[in-house]
Amino acid sequence: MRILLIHSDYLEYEVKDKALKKPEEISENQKKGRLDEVLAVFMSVEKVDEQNPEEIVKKAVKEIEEVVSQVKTNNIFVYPFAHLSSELGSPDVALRILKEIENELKNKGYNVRRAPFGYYKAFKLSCKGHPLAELSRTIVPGEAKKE
Ligand SMILES: NCC(=O)N[C@H]1[C@@H](O)[C@H](n2cnc3c(N)ncnc32)O[C@@H]1CO
Repeated sequence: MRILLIHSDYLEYEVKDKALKKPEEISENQKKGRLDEVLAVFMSVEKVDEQNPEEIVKKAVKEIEEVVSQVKTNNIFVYPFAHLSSELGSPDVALRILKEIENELKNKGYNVRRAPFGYYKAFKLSCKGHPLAELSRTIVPGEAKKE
């Protein structure tokens, strides 16, 4: 999994069009979303993650929590983003992993939104620009080696 973390004044998105034949079903009020004072977490789930999705969820949550504590926010935007890797995992597994990350973070008390999966979306982001405002992480299952 490739992760890009941007500490932002706000992130807002608007769903524009389907990017998959069967995107995630969403309600009317999920077509637009915004969070202020947020850690935006763009995530590309990779093929190698399918070897141990549970471990990837745990590692991703740990990485996100570490950055959240450093930038001192409680708001997290989980954002599916298929542009951080050339070895993407299947949409079904990716959605499951992202939903589990969202749920684990919610269970830990964070204020979490997740952008809809399988769509083209317009988005606006206001990066804060401090030294820890732009970070990236790569995580893989324990034994797996990335080529
Ligand atoms: N910017 C718009 C967009 O990325 N749209 C993506 C994601 O919402 C989602 N998606 C599909 N596969 C993946 C994956 N492996 N990891 C993350 N998201 C995925 O499906 C869309 C088309 O690839």
